[in-house]
Amino acid sequence: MSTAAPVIGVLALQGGVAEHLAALDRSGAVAKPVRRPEELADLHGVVLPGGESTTMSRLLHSFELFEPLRERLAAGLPAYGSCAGMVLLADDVPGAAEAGVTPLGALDMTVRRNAFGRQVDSFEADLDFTGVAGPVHAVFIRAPWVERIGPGVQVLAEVTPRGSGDQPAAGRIVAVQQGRVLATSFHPELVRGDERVHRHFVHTVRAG
Ligand SMILES: NC(=O)CC[C@H](N)C(=O)O
Repeated sequence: MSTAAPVIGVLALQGGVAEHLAALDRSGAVAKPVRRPEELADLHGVVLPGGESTTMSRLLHSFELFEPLRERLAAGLPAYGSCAGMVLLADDVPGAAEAGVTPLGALDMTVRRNAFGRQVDSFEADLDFTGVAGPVHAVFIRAPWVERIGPGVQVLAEVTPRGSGDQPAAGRIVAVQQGRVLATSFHPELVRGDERVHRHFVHTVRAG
């Protein structure tokens, strides 16, 4: 790609849109909200924010964005999904049909929604993250985890066990990458002043 800043869209139907736009802006990308199919045309990459995957699925269909986005992803558009965005990028989500979630199938993985359950509904943890130097502070909010990955998928981060005792979250896969598609269970866009995960994605987009 050229040395010009890549144009990265943020799906702007629901959820943490402003936070992703700001983080991308600080990471050397030209960030723009996407609400209409024609706004997909000039993108070098796309971000699917956190929020509620059921609502986002419904809006993707009513804004007639689902099929054009699915096609762009199938044709190799680099993508990053956080939390609900991770759910939407998966190709297998148990209970999806009953919940009204239609995954886009851009990543060969099974993702379980709201996986951490009531005990650890929302929590924060420091993680080792492949490709990022130093621990990443991760904020989980009714987060999914990755239950199965296909052969082409790399694990970037798991929840690190702490001390002893029962830790339902420990060892769970919470960040993955397949080619130029990235997904995290957590929300780097909520940690102000730390754009390392977004920079990793922008770097991945530029590497194409
Ligand atoms: N913070 C989030 O994005 C929550 C995701 C939500 N539980 C879902 O499945 O869509």
